[in-house]
Amino acid sequence: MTQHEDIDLKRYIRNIPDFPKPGILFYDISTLMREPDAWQITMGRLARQIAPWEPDMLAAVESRGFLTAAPLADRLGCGMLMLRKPGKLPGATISHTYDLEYGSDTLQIQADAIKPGQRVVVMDDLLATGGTLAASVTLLQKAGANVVGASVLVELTGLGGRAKVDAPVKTLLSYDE
Ligand SMILES: O=P(O)(O)OC[C@H]1O[C@H](OP(=O)(O)OP(=O)(O)O)[C@H](O)[C@@H]1O
Ligand SMILES: Nc1ncnc2[nH]cnc12
Repeated sequence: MTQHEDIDLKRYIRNIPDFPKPGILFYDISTLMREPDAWQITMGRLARQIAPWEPDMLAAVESRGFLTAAPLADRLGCGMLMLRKPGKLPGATISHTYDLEYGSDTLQIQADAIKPGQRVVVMDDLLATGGTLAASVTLLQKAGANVVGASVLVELTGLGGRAKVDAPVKTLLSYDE
């Protein structure tokens, strides 16, 4: 459907200045998710972006990474796992602490989440400083994954975050302002 293929998804992403801290321009995907056609097109584009990596598993970064990874695992017929903030995952976990554009945080994975050598694609909504994706890749590698790629909806290219990520990064929407 040509009309769908041409749609500019940036029109659906709202910018909110000074959230959650002064000086941060927040890229809000809530307004994209509210539009069923635009959200479906987004999922289709993400599926085409990820499929060539032939993942066994998608690794979803809490919390907004969950929003795209769950429907994509269903579409691609692969498994998914969660990279969560501390204290949320039961059983043995592995942790990694990292810097954010606005603070710092820790992510955990279940120690038995990955079978050795499984092909894993990390998914998040947005790449800013790259701290989160870099930490995610490190965690997954520690857990035995072959991290074949990282997929985000939005990349803030001016922050140079992709250089920190030890995996190929694919993005649907880039912003350089
Ligand atoms: O590239 P970085 O500078 O690391 O920033 C990107 C991360 O920041 C946001 O998550 P946030 O920690 O705000 O958590 P949330 O998804 O639970 O809102 C976003 O969803 C990414 O995970
Ligand atoms: N500017 C931003 N907008 C939305 N999510 C973010 N996560 C980190 N930086 C962000």
